[in-house]
Amino acid sequence: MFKKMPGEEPPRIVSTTPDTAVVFRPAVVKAPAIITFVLLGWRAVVSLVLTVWRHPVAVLVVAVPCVLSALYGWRTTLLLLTPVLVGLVSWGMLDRPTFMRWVGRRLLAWWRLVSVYRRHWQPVMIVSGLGKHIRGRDYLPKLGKVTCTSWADLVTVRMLSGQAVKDWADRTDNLARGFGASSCHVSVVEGGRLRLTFPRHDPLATPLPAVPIPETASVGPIEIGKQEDGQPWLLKVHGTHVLVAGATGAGKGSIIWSAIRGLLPAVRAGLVEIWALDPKLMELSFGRALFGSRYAADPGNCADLLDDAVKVMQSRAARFAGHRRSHTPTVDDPFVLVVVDEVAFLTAYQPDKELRRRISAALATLTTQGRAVGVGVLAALQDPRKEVMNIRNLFPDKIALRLDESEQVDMVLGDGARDRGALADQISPRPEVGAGVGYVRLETSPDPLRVRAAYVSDDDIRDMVTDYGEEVR
Ligand SMILES: Nc1ncnc2c1ncn2[C@@H]1O[C@H](COP(=O)(O)OP(=O)(O)OP(=O)(O)O)[C@@H](O)[C@H]1O
Repeated sequence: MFKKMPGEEPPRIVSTTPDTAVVFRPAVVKAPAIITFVLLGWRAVVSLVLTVWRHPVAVLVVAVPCVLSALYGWRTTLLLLTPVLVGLVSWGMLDRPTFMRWVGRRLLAWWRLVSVYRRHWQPVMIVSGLGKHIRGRDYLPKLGKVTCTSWADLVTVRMLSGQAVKDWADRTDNLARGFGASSCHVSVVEGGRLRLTFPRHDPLATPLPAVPIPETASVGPIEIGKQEDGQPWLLKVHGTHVLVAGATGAGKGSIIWSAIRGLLPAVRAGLVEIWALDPKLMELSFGRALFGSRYAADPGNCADLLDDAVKVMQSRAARFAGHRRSHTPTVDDPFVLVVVDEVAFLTAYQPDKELRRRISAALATLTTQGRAVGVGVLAALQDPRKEVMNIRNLFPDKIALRLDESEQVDMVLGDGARDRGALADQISPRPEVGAGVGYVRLETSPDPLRVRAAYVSDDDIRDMVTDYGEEVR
């Protein structure tokens, strides 16, 4: 066994590592000094070229003053650089976005690389278990490029051979704590390379006012709020079905009302009908006039309304068969959005077995066949367990707002969503910080997206009713 170990056993050495019985001195290969110098020189050149390539602005900022003062002395350097400094400051004040894009964020990226990531890389990798310390040597994943966006650091990493993406996804908490960020999101760039996203601040920390009602009639995608990267969060409702899950007070109402708000011009133009099921008699009743006769709260009426939606769907399917494969909203065939607040009241907590069966069957029919003929469902739910909502997988697009337990995240967003960074169970229960904040997983992407819905207040709903309520029959 000893023959397989490298090096030799030094006599009379006392190890400080508690469980090391035998200490080996590493094998020493004697090589001419010139080879060592060439190797070191080569490494220095490569790292210099990489630094210049990755951080040209930072290199210029450091190198130019040094070279100038070495050549002409510090007084001349100061004289020469003062106009440049004044120019940069004026640029920053007059046009901050372009200054940040071309100079500010590049400098920041270099600074974050040096002061945070490179500095803490080795201890964080070893402590988190992503790097290995084997026979006195550290095997660390390779730290690549660091870039900064307006809200986050994006760090490229080359995994160690034999590592899986899951090894990293399981340690997002260690990585976030290790590099002083509030969270970490892991995504695959290609092959063995990953991108780690560390937010520097949270753009979703404060409530957003209701999005203005669009000027033109459209069936979407509807602007609901903001994404974590500061871009508008657009939600598709036509051609899909959306399930919104969240504990009580998570802000499900703000998604429902933002969606209704964005569709109002299309409702006015006759291109959309909103059918509302409000078994809790709380949320949607507030804007009841917006739904005309297509509003139900009593479970029996809800079942009738759903059956009517199924009839519309089936008659369209019969007409479209052989002619069209997708739906374009028209005044004759408008897009029908069936909005259900707290769907579990109808599918799980409903004591009348026959009603429960009718409602579940109608919802399953709509969610399996409705989207191609222009009938969509937007349903909200508090408890995502299967016994409560057995058709949750029939909704192609899902949104998880604040949830009570970590296991519920994958129930809503699908397997592996929490590992990929959808920490819906860690959203703050304080409404001003966490209400309306959630994670979206779209049919087209496995990576969950962190978002916040704009808050549609009671006054906003009153205004919507005043401006649009008259026109709905
Ligand atoms: N998008 C939001 N931004 C900021 N605050 C919000 C937002 N949405 C809701 N709130 C606040 O959180 C409170 C609860 O919201 P809401 O009633 O929509 O939650 P919910 O998920 O529908 O709860 P429940 O299931 O109990 O009806 C609201 O009264 C409001 O003060």
